[in-house]
Amino acid sequence: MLMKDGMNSRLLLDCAKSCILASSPVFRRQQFLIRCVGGSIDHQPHSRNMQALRSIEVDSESLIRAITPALDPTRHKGQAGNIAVIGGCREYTGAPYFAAISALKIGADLSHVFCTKDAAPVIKSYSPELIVHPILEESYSVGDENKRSVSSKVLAEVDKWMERFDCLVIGPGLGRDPFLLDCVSEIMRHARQSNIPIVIDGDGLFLVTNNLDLVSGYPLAVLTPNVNEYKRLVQKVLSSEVDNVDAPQELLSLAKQIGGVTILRKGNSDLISDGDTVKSVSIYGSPRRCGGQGDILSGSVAVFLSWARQHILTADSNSNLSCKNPTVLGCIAGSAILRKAASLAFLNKNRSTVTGDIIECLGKSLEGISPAS
Ligand SMILES: NC(=O)C1=CN([C@@H]2O[C@H](COP(=O)(O)OP(=O)(O)OC[C@H]3O[C@@H](n4cnc5c(N)ncnc54)[C@H](OP(=O)(O)O)[C@@H]3O)[C@@H](O)[C@H]2O)[C@@H](O)CC1
Ligand SMILES: Nc1ncnc2c1ncn2[C@@H]1O[C@H](COP(=O)(O)OP(=O)(O)OP(=O)(O)O)[C@@H](O)[C@H]1O
Ligand SMILES: [Mg+2]
Repeated sequence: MLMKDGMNSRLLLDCAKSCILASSPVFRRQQFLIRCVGGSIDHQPHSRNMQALRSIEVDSESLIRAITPALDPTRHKGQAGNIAVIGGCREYTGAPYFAAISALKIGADLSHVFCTKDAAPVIKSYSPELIVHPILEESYSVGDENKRSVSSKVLAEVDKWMERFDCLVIGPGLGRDPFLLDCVSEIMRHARQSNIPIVIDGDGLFLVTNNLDLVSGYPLAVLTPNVNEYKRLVQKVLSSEVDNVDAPQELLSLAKQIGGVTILRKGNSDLISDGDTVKSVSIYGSPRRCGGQGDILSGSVAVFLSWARQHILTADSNSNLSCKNPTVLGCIAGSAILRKAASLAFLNKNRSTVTGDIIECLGKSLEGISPAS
C-alpha cells in the first residue's frame, strides 16, 4: 500500500480494514451483485467515474476536527445545537426517531420532533430524551371545513419554537398526505424567512420535487436524496434520466439549476454539491443496507451544519477550511460519521446489523476523530 503525502495513520487503518473486508467472500459477492445491477443503482461503476470521484474525495476527518466545538464549561444548554425533525405519521415512527436521536448522539443539546397526534405517544415511548410535539394532522382527521383553522394552528405551534432552532430536518417518516404536506410547505416558507437551515429528506423530497419553489435559490437548504429520490429529482429538474457516467457533473448541474441548494446524493460513494463545487465521501461504510441509515444521516447533517455555521462565524480568517459553505461542510461531516459508525457496527453485528446498532456507534465514530477531551 502506498503512503500518500499527508495520509495519517487513521486513514491507513481505514484502508487496511477496507482491504480485509474487501477480501471476504461475502463482501466480494455483494460488490459483484452491486456491479451487476450497476447502471441503475450505483453511481460509480464506470472507471471514468471512479477517477473523477478520487479527485474530489475530501479529507473529512480534518474537517470534522475543525468544526466540532470543544466541550467548554462556559457554554450553556443549546449552544451545541437545537434541532427539530418534522416527521412521523401513522405509518412511520422509526424514521423521525432515528433522525432526532442521532442528532443528540452526535452532540446536539436538544432534539425536537413535530409529528402527527397518532405518532407522538409512540415516538415518546422510544426515548425520554426527545421533545415530542403532537401537532400535525392528516386529512382523515380534519373535515374540509376545518382545514384552514387547523393549518393556522399547526403553523402557530411551530412558529413559537422556530427562532430557537439551529436547523430543521423535514421529511423522515412524514408520509404523503396532501393536507399534511400543505402545512409542512408553510413551515418551510417560515423557516426560510427566518434564515433557518433545512435538511430535506424522505417524503420532504417528494414534496419539494413537486414544488421546487420551496427551496429554489435558498442556500441554507440541503437535499439528501436516495437512489429513488434522486431519480425523481433529475427527471423533474433536468428532464432527463440519471447519468451514471458523469455523476459529479450531473449533480453540479442539478444543484445549480435549483439555485445553489446543496445536494447530498447517497450511494456507495456519497456525492455532495452546491452547484459550485462537488465533493465525494467514499470512506468505507458497510455492505448492510437496512432501512433507517438515511435518517441517521439527516439528523447528523443537521448538527454538523449548525456547528459549521458557528465555526465559520467565529473562526478567524486564517481558518484553513478549503470550502466555506456550511451546508457542504455539514454534509461531508455527516456522511463520514455515519459511514464510520456503520462500519464499526458491522464489525460487531455483521448481517444482523440494524439501524439502532449504527446509532450506538455514532459517539465512538466521532470520538475516534475528535476526542471529547
Ligand atoms: N423505520 C422507519 O420508520 C423508516 C421509514 N422510512 C420512511 O419511509 C418513507 C419512504 O421512504 P423510502 O426510503 O422507502 O422511499 P423511496 O425509496 O422513495 O420509496 C420506495 C418505494 O416505495 C414507494 N412509496 C414510498 N412512499 C409511498 C407512499 N406514501 N405511497 C405510495 N408509494 C410510496 C415509492 O414509490 P414512488 O415514490 O417511486 O412512487 C418507491 O417505489 C419516508 O418517510 C422515509 O423517511 C425510511 O426512512 C426507512 C425507515
Ligand atoms: N451502495 C452503498 N454502499 C455503501 N454505502 C451506501 C450505499 N448506499 C447507501 N450507502 C450509505 O448509506 C447511507 C444512507 O443511504 P440510503 O440510500 O440507504 O438512504 P435512504 O434510502 O434514504 O435510507 P432510509 O432507509 O433511512 O430512508 C448513505 O449516506 C451512504 O453512506
Ligand atoms: Mg430515506
